[in-house]
Parts: sequence; structure tokens; C-alpha cells
Amino acid sequence: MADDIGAAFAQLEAVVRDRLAAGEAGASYVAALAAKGRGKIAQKVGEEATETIIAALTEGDAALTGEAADLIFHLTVLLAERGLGWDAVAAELARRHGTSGLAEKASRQP
Ligand SMILES: N=c1c2ncn([C@@H]3O[C@H](COP(=O)(O)OP(=O)(O)OP(=O)(O)O)[C@@H](O)[C@H]3O)c2ncn1[C@@H]1O[C@H](COP(=O)(O)O)[C@@H](O)[C@H]1O
Repeated sequence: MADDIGAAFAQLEAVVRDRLAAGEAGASYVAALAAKGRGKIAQKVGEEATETIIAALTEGDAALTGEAADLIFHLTVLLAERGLGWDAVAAELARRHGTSGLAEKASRQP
């Protein structure tokens, strides 16, 4: 399962990077979105996050899964446009692994 997830994220990131590098806005949604600027990509992430929330609260599993995929896709584009990838996110998650969120929050209290 974990290998499948990693492969899916890596495959998506690779194609997104290719599309950003090619910059063929007429032939690629990724390139067309990037041509509108980082602000537009970020806006799409926000929209897809909102749609994911709505699906979680009011729709079925298929709709929620679809919205989650839209959110992950647009977040992949945003990260890639910033020169970042899922390896950086995975490393941060690995760094956090095993640290309780409650303990981490408590450590930040004055
Ligand atoms: N995973 C996706 C993916 N998920 C969603 N989308 C597109 O994201 C868009 C978002 O839908 P919306 O209705 O919110 O967008 P919209 O109607 O264009 O709205 P506005 O941007 O105009 O506000 C749709 O056009 C979807 O088709 C995706 N487009 C591409 N990919 C992946 O990216 C790869 C490269 O795609 P291209 O860049 O198009 O070649 C593909 O092979 C896929 O693997």
C-alpha cells in the first residue's frame, strides 16, 4: 500500500514537472494554470480544499475521494511551481513521526 501511494505521488509529480518545464499552455492544464501565476495555483488549492470539506460533510465516499484527488493534484502543482516536491513533505512527516501532536503543542506553550 505505502509503495503504491509513493509511486502514485511520484508519477503525478513527474508529469507535473514535465508540463511546467514544457510550458505548452495550449496543450496542458498544468502549464495553462502555471501561466496564470502562483496566485492562481494557490487559489485553486483553496477552492479544492473547500470542495473537499463540503464533500466530507455532505457527499458520499466517491465524491470525497474525487475532491481529495483534485486537492492533492493542485497542491502538487503549487509545490512543484515553488521548486518543491513530495520528498520534502515526506521528510517533514518522517521527522514528526512518533511525536504526539499534543506533546508538540504543549512544548510551544510559554
Ligand atoms: N490529476 C490531474 C487533474 N485533476 C484535476 N485536473 C483538472 O483540474 C481542473 C480543475 O477543475 P475545475 O473545474 O476546478 O477547473 P476549471 O473549470 O478549469 O476552473 P478555473 O480554473 O477556470 O477556475 C480540471 O480541468 C481537471 O481536469 C487535473 N489535470 C491533470 N491531472 C494530472 O496532470 C497530468 C498532466 O495534465 P496536463 O497538464 O493537462 O497534460 C495528467 O496526466 C494527470 O495525471
